[in-house]
Amino acid sequence: MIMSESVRKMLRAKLVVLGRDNCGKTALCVRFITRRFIGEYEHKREVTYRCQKIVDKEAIELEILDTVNKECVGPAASSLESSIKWGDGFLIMYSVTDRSSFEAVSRLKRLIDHVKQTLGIPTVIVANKCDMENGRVVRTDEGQALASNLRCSFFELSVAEDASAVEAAFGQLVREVRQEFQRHLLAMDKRSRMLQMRHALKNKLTRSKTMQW
Ligand SMILES: Nc1nc2c(ncn2[C@@H]2O[C@H](COP(=O)(O)OP(=O)(O)OP(=O)(O)O)[C@@H](O)[C@H]2O)c(=O)[nH]1
Repeated sequence: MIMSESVRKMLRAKLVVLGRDNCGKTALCVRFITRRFIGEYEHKREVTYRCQKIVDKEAIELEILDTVNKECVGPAASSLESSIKWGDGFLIMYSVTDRSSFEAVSRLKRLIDHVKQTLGIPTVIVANKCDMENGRVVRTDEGQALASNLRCSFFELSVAEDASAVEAAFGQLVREVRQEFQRHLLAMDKRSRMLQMRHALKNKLTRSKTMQW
């Protein structure tokens, strides 16, 4: 990869927000981008938001894909898979008031691992609606345990009440995407140095053979 392309990639990230319907995906995106919570959201199709943010004192251009709930099996699965292929980092959301949304998290994470064909893809799990303590059906420790099993970062928050927690969750995801990209660059650099060494060694062997003759 040429240098300018590498730098360009470092300055951009494509994030995908996944989760069951009504868990607060659109509210989360809108909160992050505008810092507002408006309560009701028109959301019948996928939307990609573009914004610029500063994370750890560095600017980043973000594309955030707010998906509509899709099942991991059946005809909708292939559209879900193409959204996953597109993304660099994933935010899987559930609502603490809806156990089926919590149960969907593992399925979505498995699908990400399957589509990306690797483990360790930057993924943050967000438990939403913790302001609705009376309606809570998923405990905090269940969320923490699931995230730890899936090796994901975990945030429990209320999009309605806490804009900084939303920022922290996205900030963590951006940090992980940057780290993953740096790891990728290092691996490519190591590979190209190994190829150079192999090439030099081959040249040296050819020269010494020529000298023998
Ligand atoms: N009490 C409370 N309600 C929330 C919170 N976040 C979102 N909601 C509400 O939950 C409902 C669903 O939010 P959306 O953002 O539309 O959820 P979604 O996951 O995008 O839903 P789909 O478009 O169906 O996939 C809305 O009525 C929001 O106002 C929260 O933190 N607390």
